[in-house]
Amino acid sequence: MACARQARTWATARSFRRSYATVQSAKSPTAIVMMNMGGPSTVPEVHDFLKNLFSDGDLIPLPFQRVLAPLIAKRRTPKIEDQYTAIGGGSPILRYTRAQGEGLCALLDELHPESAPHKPYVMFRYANPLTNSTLAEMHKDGVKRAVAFTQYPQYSCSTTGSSLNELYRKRDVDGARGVEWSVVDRWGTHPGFIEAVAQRIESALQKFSPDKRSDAVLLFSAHSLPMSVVNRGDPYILEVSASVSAVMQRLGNKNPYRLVWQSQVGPSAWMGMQTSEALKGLARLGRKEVVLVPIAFTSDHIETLYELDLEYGKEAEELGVEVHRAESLNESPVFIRALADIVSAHLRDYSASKIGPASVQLGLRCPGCTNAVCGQQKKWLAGAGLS
Ligand SMILES: C=CC1=C(C)c2cc3[nH]c(cc4nc(cc5[nH]c(cc1n2)c(C)c5CCC(=O)O)C(CCC(=O)O)=C4C)c(C)c3C=C
Ligand SMILES: [Fe+2]
Ligand SMILES: [Fe+2]
Repeated sequence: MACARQARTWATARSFRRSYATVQSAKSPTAIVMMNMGGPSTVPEVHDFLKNLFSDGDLIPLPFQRVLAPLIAKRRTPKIEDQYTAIGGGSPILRYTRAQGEGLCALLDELHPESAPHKPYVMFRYANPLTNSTLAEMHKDGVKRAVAFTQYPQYSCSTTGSSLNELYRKRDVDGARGVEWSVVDRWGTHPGFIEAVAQRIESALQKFSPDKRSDAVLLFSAHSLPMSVVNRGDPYILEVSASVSAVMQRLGNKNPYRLVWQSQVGPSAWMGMQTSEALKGLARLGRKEVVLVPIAFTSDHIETLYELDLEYGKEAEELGVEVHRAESLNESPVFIRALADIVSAHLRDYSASKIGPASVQLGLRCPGCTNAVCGQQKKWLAGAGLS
C-alpha cells in the first residue's frame, strides 16, 4: 500500500514538473539534439578529431589515456588525412546532420504542434560542434525541454553510450542544467528507417542487368566491434542483426544476404567476418554480383566513401565482381520523415506519461559493464535528467 501511495506521489510530482516545464517553455524551442560522433569537416581538423576519439575512455579505454591518446592520434593522423583528402577534403556528416535536423523539425512542428517550435541542435562527440558549444547555444536560446536523439540507429555503449555519458558529465553546465531531458536511444527496426534502407537497396539492384539481378548477394556491412565489447554483453550486434532481418523481410527475401563487419582498428580480436574477406570469399565461390549496404551509419563518411567505394571497389574490380553500393540515407525524404515520426511518437508518449524519459532497455547496463559512469548516467536520465 505504502509503495503504491509513493508511486502515485512520484507520478503526480513528475506530471506537475512536466506541465510546469511546458508552461515555462511556452516561448523557448523544444531542442532536438542530434547526437553522433561527427567527423572532420576539413583535412586540418583530422588531428583534433582523432585526439578526441582516442581520449574517449568509453570508446577506447587505454592505460595512461591522457598521455597515450595524443601520441596515437599524432601517429595515425597522416594516414587518415590521406583518406579524407581522397573523399573530397573532409567529412560531409555536419552538412547532412544539419539538413536532417532541419527537415525533421519542420515536420515535427506539424506532427506535434503541442511542443512547437522545435529546433535542431547538432552535438558531436569528437568534432565540432562538441557538447559544450551546443549546450552554450541551447542556453542562449533559453531551452528548457530537450530530446537527446541518437543518430546511431542501433545502440552500442561505445557510440550512443559514449555520447550520453558525455552529456551526463556536462549535466551542470549552462544549457544542460535545469533542462528537462528525455532520450531516443535506438530505432534500428523503425518501419520508416527500414523502408528508407530498402528503397536504397532497390535502386542499387536496378543497376544490374535484369538477368543477374535476382542472383545479387546483399552484403550488409556495419562497423565492427572489439570482441571484448561484444563479450561484455553490448547489444549492438543483436540490434544490427535485427535491422538486417527487418530490411530483408520488407524486401520479400528475394535475394541472398549476409551481415559482415568492417573498419576494425588495431591488433585485438574484432567481430567478423570482415567485409573485404567476404568479398573475396564470394568471388571464390562464383558469386560475382554484390550490393554493399551500409546499415549502421546513416550519413556518408570515410567508411562508405573511402573503405567501401574506393578500397573495396578496387578490390572487387580485381576479383571480377560487379559491386554496387546502396546509397547512404543522407537527405532521403523517406528517412527524414522516419526521423520525424520517431521523435513525434516519443514526444507524444512521453507527455502522456506512457513512457519514461529513457527506454526500459537503456536502463539495463551490459552484464559485464565495469564503467561506473554508465550506471550514473542511467540513474540521472531515469530521473528525467533534472539536476
Ligand atoms: C556504428 C558505428 C560505429 C561503431 C559501433 C564504432 C565503434 C568503434 N570505433 C572504434 C575506433 C575508431 N572508429 C573510427 C572512425 C569511425 N567510427 C565510426 C563508427 C563506429 N565506430 C565511423 C563512422 C568512423 C569514421 C568517421 C568518419 O567521419 O568517417 C576511428 C578513426 C579512424 C581511424 O583511425 O581508423 C577509430 C580509431 C572503436 C575502438 C570502436 C568500438 C569500441
Ligand atoms: Fe569507429
Ligand atoms: Fe555497456
